Amino acid sequence: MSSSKWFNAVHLLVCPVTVLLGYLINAYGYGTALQATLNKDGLVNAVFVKKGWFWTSLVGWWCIIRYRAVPGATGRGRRRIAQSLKRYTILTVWWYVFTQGIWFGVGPIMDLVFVYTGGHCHYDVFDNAGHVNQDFQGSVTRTQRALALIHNVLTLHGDDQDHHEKKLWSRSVGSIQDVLQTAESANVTASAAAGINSFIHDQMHRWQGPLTTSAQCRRFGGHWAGGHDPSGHVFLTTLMCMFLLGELRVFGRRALAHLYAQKWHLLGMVTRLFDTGPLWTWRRCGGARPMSCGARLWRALVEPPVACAAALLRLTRCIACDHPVVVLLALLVTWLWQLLLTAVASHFHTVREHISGLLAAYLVTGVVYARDAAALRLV
Ligand SMILES: CCCCC/C=C\C/C=C\C/C=C\C/C=C\CCCC(=O)SCCNC(=O)CCNC(=O)[C@H](O)C(C)(C)COP(=O)(O)O
Ligand SMILES: Nc1ncnc2c1ncn2[C@@H]1O[C@H](COP(=O)(O)O)[C@@H](OP(=O)(O)O)[C@H]1O
Repeated sequence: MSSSKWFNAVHLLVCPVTVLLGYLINAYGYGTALQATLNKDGLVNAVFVKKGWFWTSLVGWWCIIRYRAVPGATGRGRRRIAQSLKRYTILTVWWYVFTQGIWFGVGPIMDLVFVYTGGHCHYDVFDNAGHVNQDFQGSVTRTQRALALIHNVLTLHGDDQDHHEKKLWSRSVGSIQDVLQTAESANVTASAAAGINSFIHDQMHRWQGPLTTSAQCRRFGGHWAGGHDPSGHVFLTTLMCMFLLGELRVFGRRALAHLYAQKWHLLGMVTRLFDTGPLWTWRRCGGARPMSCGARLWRALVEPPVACAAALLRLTRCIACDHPVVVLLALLVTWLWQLLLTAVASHFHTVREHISGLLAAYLVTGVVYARDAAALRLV
């Protein structure tokens, strides 16, 4: 099979295979350990994955521009950038309308699907036993944050309650206060729990509404449940991997050839990072003209970290400026790893919701890159 056909196969299959691998890991009982590494509020998820299209745009375009030069064919270089921009614009629009919003006041497609299949922003704060509902926010931190927000809204609108609601209002505020202060279950009876949940739901939708998107619901402490909720993470990581692999097809061969041609230079820069150990330096201070103890300590303890920082800076600059394809490949591996974690985290979504997120990204990117396949094959 030619390298182009191999790359084609990798491009088409890597995301579905990654999701399937996640299911197999779960099926064979290894999912629990992986799920333990998953943190919804962690730095990677909050700063990188959730803002992944920004990072993917930045690194993808830096590579497209850095590797645009085709020796002696500036016209072809410009045509390639124009084709990349066209593909990127289509994928960016699709990313936006599927995850951010279709129009002002109209939610994204993934949320419209959810709402039209019966989904809603719920406030099932207390369960039938009068305890805080474990499924309400999924973690103690998020539950506390949501209850504090609900408490603030109810307190803010305390005077807006009519006589009938006043009693329910004070019971709701009191129950939430109990949980916030003692972080344990409030003394809510089973019969009262449903009434308090319903009151909180009505108040939050009344004062903070409309809560018709997952972002609004999450922002105002609600629980987005009850409909078919396509997985935004599966959609986003698939879209990003397909874009990076698709554009890698344009410049990958040239970029990797350039990287291979400079392999010894890069290897020298990497080994210099470790060539600064204090013992190694101390031994080198011996030599024919031994140095004073102070001078040897300076050479052994101060100079090495400075030399290491300088070597790290040189290596970073060399990769960022001359071999950004290394950063692109690191980003690709990160997104695939996150896609695997999302597939393993079966408690977040059903398989069908993963598949709908995958198909939503896969179909559009598949059409975009299949249309340009002829042009890309000539690369
Ligand atoms: C056309 C320009 C070409 C040249 C570009 C050159 C360099 C690129 C540099 C920067 C990019 C500039 C423009 C590119 C266009 C868009 C950039 C994207 C910006 C962002 O990504 S901001 C992030 C906004 N989103 C968020 O903050 C997170 C919102 N959350 C979600 O989207 C969802 O939670 C989810 C999809 C991550 C997960 O879904 P659910 O968990 O809710 O199911
Ligand atoms: N790889 C991952 N790492 C961390 N959190 C993840 C994740 N994949 C999914 N999640 C979290 O699981 C929930 C469902 O994700 P999705 O619907 O995109 O599949 C989201 O929670 P939040 O939306 O409350 O942050 C998301 O942050």
